[in-house]
Order: sequence, then structure tokens, then C-alpha cells
Amino acid sequence: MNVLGLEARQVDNSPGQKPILYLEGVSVSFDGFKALNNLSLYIDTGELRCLIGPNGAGKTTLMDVITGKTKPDSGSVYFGQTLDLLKMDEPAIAEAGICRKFQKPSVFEMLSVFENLELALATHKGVWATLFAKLNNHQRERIEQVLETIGLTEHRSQLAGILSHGQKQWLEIGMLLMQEPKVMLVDEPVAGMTQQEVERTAQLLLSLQGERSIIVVEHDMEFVRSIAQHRVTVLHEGSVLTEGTMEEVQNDPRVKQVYLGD
Ligand SMILES: Nc1ncnc2c1ncn2[C@@H]1O[C@H](COP(=O)(O)OP(=O)(O)OP(=O)(O)O)[C@@H](O)[C@H]1O
Repeated sequence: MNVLGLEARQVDNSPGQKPILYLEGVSVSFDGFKALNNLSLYIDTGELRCLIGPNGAGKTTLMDVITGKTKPDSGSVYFGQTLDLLKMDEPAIAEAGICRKFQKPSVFEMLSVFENLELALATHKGVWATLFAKLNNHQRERIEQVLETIGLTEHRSQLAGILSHGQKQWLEIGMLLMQEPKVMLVDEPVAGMTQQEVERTAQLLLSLQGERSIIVVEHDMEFVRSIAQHRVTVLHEGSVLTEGTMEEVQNDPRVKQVYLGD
């Protein structure tokens, strides 16, 4: 158990685990410049994968391809065994269960923590209709569960605007969880957090693996070390430079040369 009262889930890393995301030979060019260059990446079901690499390596572009914001010039991108993401637009990909958390927290500051989670339940009703609609038992329980997962049960009635930066980030992760995503893409979650918030965020993400597949893009190597129990992928110049455990990656001379230094 950790300070959030969560148990970090063990992931089945056994061979034969089916990938939930397949990217093969993906290239993206901007005015002739290859932001992604014949990139292949496979993410297993339930895996927590860290994606690291120097500025400009293509991490954001890769996330944009997975969520449908950017369509590649070539390559294939599959979700599960059958869903061809290149044939789907952004809303359809989100609907299928791939969600993204951007670096800056984006919560409704004038609403309470509970109301923010309530709104995240919203499908097509709109803000006010959702807030005035009566929650059913299942929805209420789901909000309670998520409040507990993100460690904000005691802050449920507080306005989101007065939460700390870390708490806002956890609330936003909670809002994504309300939609029960299968894959979560999380961009630099600990930028600007205190040390204690960084540790809590690590525990939160570790508690979600197994149930969800998560890709975390992060430059904070101490944080990456604390959550990388499986494979870390290093991107460089639009391709996968190497993949391995954190230890393997850190000791790889090519990684030292282009990213981590000596
Ligand atoms: N819309 C665009 N038009 C032109 N060039 C772009 C565009 N988006 C990205 N690039 C270029 O593609 C390369 C990869 O960018 P990307 O943002 O994916 O890198 P990154 O690994 O996320 O970097 P950082 O760690 O700084 O966020 C960079 O050289 C960037 O300048």
C-alpha cells in the first residue's frame, strides 16, 4: 500500500501478452522534415510505458498520430487487433477508448472537484443539463471510486480553482478515468510539481497500470525511474533509438550520447 492507499498493480509481462497498440513503419513529414521516421512501437495491454528522448525527438508527434490529430504519410497504426486508427477521426478514436492528458491541467476552476468528475461523465448533454441531472447509483459510485483513486475524497466539495497544481493534475487524470479509457496518453505529468506530488503521481500511475495501458512522456528521469517497471522507449530523430529496462537504457552509450549525458 502507498500513501494514496493504493496498491500498485503487477503487470503480466509474460510473452504472448497481446499488444493494445501497434505502430509500424510510421513516418510524418512537415515540409520535408521527418518528425517521425519509419517508427515502430508496440504497447502491451495493461502496460505502463515511459517514452523519453531529447527535445524534437518526435514524442508529441507520436501522441498526435495515436490520437488522430496528425495523419502519417505512411505506416500503420492499430488499436487492439482490428481497429485501424488511420481510418478514424479524433472523436472516434477518443470514443474507442484512447484518451490524452496534456501537460497543463485543464479543469473547470469554478466548479467543485465532484462536479468536475460529474461533468466528465457527460456524453452529449452539455454542462448545465449534466450538472442538474440526477446521478444514478452507478454514476455516484463511479465518482466515489475515482475520488479515492486520485486521493481527493476529502476535497470533493472544494472548488477546483483552489487546488494545488498537483491536485489539479490528479483531478484531470480522474476526469479521464471517468470515461473508462483503455489507453491513456499522459504528457509530462509531473512538470511543476513538488517532490511529494511527484511521488504521489508515481503511485497513482502505478496503481492504474494493468487495468489501463498508459504511455507517459516525461523528461524527469527520477520520476521515470520510479514508474518504469517494464520497458522504457527512447526516441531520437523520429525513430526508436532503443527499448529496454530503465537500467539497460541508462547504460546504453547511444542514449548517453543523445540524451542522458555521461
Ligand atoms: N506542425 C509542425 N510543423 C513543422 N514542424 C513540426 C510540427 N510539429 C512538430 N514539428 C517538428 O517535428 C520535430 C518533432 O517534434 P515533437 O514536438 O514531436 O518533438 P518532442 O519529442 O515532443 O519534443 P519536446 O520534448 O521538446 O516536446 C521537431 O523538430 C519539431 O520542430
